[in-house]
Amino acid sequence: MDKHRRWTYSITKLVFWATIFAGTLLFVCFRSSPPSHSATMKWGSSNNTPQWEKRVRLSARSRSGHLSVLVTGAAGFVGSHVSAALKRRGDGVVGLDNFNSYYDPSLKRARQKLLEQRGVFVIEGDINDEKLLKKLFDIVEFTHVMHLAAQAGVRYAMKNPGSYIHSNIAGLVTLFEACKSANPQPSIVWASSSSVYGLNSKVPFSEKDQTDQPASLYAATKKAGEEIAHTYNHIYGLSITGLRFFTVYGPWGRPDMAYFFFTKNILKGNPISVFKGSNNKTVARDFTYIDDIVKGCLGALDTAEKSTGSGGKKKKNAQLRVFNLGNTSPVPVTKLVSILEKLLKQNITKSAKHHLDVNENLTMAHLAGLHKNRNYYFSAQICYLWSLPKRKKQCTEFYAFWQMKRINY
Ligand SMILES: O=C(O)[C@H]1O[C@H](OP(=O)(O)OP(=O)(O)OC[C@H]2O[C@@H](n3ccc(=O)[nH]c3=O)[C@H](O)[C@@H]2O)[C@H](O)[C@@H](O)[C@@H]1O
Repeated sequence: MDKHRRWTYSITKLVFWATIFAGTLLFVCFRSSPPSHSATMKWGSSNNTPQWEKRVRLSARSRSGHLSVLVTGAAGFVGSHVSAALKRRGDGVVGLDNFNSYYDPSLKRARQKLLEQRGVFVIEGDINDEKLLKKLFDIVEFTHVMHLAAQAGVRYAMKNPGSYIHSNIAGLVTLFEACKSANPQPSIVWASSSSVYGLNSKVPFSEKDQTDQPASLYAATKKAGEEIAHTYNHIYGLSITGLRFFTVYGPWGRPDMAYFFFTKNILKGNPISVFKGSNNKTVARDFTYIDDIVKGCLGALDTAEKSTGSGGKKKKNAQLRVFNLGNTSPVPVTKLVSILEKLLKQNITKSAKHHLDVNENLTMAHLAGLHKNRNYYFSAQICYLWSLPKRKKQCTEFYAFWQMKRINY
């Protein structure tokens, strides 16, 4: 009897500790798994249906002689403008976006809604999802890929370095792999960045300049992307064009960019800080209006030669290009601030002025008018509306109105 009781006791103890161990293991696994994009899961489970495929095909359908383009990052700032422009001129467009929460995803959803009204299907999925990419290339013979999905932002790289590796390096490689294996191979145009010029001091920046001094991890991942592009072009014959964007601004812009949060802070009476560069000079940027970027993207797609590979080998050398998409006259950030001050003057409060960390001696007169001032005004309006949650609906309508009226590439 005693023996039996001891045996039962041992089994119970074993079961107890095994349960504790399994529970702990599950808990640890659950806690330490990398944040997954719900988007990717969604595609795999319920959206991969005949209806889904039909939507993809319909969205990719182009007028005869036009392009069929997969746009990654389609719910992003540049991606949504480019997708709309392509669709408008008769190209087939399928969008892909992971709707991550780097900034308010409802802004991305609002862009998606507008695109869907124009017949562009934006799939919720990640560029690291090999299966999804393969599926898309199986369903559609894309002539081109406009690759705009990326982890953007220069300063956020210090907070979340892994996200830059995930999107700008791993994601780029996964996409290139899918393109190289596709039959026929598409031509690729993708977003690099002016940040690759890093610590270079010679201006204006030229594509011929050496770019080996990145000043941020973001810049380093974009530079790495350019080298990776070279490799895929060299080995597999992919036709690849890299576009170095210079601080793009405009309606539907990214809230993490300076013109957005400067406006928000000025309106709220909060302080803003303007960074200083070398020699204690205010930093300057080639602010580039979104319409010009869209023209550059479309021009790059239209002039891209075909890829030359198939079955993992190239038949002959393929095109490899890099272009700056910017201006040659950097604008000091203090000038941006003065324009915002001027445009927002009815809203600006004394305290905000006191807090402004800009050079007080700056003569406003010679700073008059950034290229296309009016658009800063719109951006300021958008920012203001967006900053008030209860007015989000109105904000979306404002966006929609703006989009309908203004964009005509
Ligand atoms: O085109 C590019 O290469 C890059 O442009 C922007 O990066 P950035 O130029 O730093 O844009 P903003 O964050 O809007 O900053 C604009 C300027 O304001 C300055 N700034 C920013 C924030 C701040 O608090 N104070 C300040 O002076 C920045 O140093 C920069 O000179 C984008 O965020 C990048 O994703 C993009 O690749």
